[in-house]
Amino acid sequence: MGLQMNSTSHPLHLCHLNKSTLIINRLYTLFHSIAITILIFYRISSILTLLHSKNQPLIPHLLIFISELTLSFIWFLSQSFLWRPITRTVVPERLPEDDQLPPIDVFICTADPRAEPPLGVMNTVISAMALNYPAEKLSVYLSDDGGCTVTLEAMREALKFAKMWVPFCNKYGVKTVCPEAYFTKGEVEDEVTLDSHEFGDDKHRIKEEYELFAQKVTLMSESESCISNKDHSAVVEVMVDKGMHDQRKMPLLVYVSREKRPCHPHHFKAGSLNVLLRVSSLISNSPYILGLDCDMYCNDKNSAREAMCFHLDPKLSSSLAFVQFPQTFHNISKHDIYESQLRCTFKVGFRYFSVTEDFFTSIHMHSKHWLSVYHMPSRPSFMGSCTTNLNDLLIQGTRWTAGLIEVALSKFSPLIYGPSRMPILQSFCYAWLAFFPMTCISLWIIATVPLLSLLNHITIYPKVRNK
Ligand SMILES: O=c1ccn([C@@H]2O[C@H](COP(=O)(O)OP(=O)(O)O[C@H]3O[C@H](CO)[C@@H](O)[C@H](O)[C@H]3O)[C@@H](O)[C@H]2O)c(=O)[nH]1
Ligand SMILES: [Mn+2]
Repeated sequence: MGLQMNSTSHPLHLCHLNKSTLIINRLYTLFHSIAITILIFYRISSILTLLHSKNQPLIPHLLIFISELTLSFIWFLSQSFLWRPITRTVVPERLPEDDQLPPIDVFICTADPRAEPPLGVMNTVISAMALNYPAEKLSVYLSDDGGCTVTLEAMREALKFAKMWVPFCNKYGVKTVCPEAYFTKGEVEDEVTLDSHEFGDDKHRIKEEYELFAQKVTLMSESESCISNKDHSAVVEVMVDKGMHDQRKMPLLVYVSREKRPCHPHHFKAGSLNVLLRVSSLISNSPYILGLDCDMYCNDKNSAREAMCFHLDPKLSSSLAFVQFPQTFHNISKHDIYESQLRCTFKVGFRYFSVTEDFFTSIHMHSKHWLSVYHMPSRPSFMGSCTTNLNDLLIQGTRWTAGLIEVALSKFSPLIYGPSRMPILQSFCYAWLAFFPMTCISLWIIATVPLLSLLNHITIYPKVRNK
């Protein structure tokens, strides 16, 4: 039945072109382009006049003109995101039966137990274990770049708690599978059996268990030994619980801490993802990978199935590299960077060239004609934490800027590398991101030069009554 329903008359996903948004977007592009053209025309003519009259210094005019050109260029690139707006919907009910679904490996990375508290990391691990997917087809790997024994110990505790949590979620159809989020938000929509005594009792019991678990992990995190170790050999622990066979089936849980030596480059997250690729290939070797940061938990237990609606589409499957979900932040809202679900072939690893490994790896896949899908369900699939203090924000900004500029100024620069290898709009999207950090120079000039000019009686902008 599953196979029959996968036919083209019953697709697993639908893609709808939003015509009205398309018209509005393109009209906006047209009007804005006209305004920009007029501005450029004004600048050229005023600079030419200046060259003749020489009654004002040329430098401020040139600086402003170059800044405006740069911003216009980056604005122009950004229009490629608006050019063809579509909405995607999935129909997971049409997926094949559970026994025909392909296995998935979940990769979670953590690096610093001080900056990324083990309790948060464990919540991500537990939420991944509770995904609505056949347990025997789900393996959860944690890469601990902090090489911290507390994280390993916390993971053993997490497994014990997950053995109660996962059956609880399955029994009551809990959607918020991250325990911390479930108990702090206490969403009513999850509580399908709200009036049942059994549910009330179970929820109370599991809440107590969670509090115990959280207390234990927090206590461990406060100990002296909760620090990063940057000089150690590799540790891999496949977590099998003795009582497991008489319990309900649980996803496989694996702890990995790669070897680290001060003199060896470790290539940050890309390095740890590649280690997870190697380790998982010897254990579960699933054809699909769900990549998560440790500060990002699964907010919808159905997300893996939703991604499968694209991966198992017979027309798309052979060329689909990854399904990308927007990352929503639970601590501050409205900001969008992405976490991706990647399907990797043997030839594809995570690329080391730039510290923004996600950006660089996806450029590579797209340039080899792999496709990707951006899926944005109404309920956010994954929730992350964003930086909340200036210091972290500046470090993150510097890292992203350095990573993007590194690509923008290399032979992989999207405008040179892209157009012959991928659709032109796609290379514009990459180019927009790669060149975006350059806006800061232009913005800085536009914020200061006109003020200085005003004080020095230099007219950068025309007066309103000037003809
Ligand atoms: O040596 C390292 C450094 C980082 N990480 C992990 O990588 C993830 C992302 O690092 P973080 O410092 O949180 O960076 P962000 O800027 O928050 O991450 C965004 O930007 C990164 C670089 O583009 C992407 O990899 C992430 O998916 C994206 O969420 C975290 O889980 C870290 O634990 C490692 O595993 N090893
Ligand atoms: Mn992060």
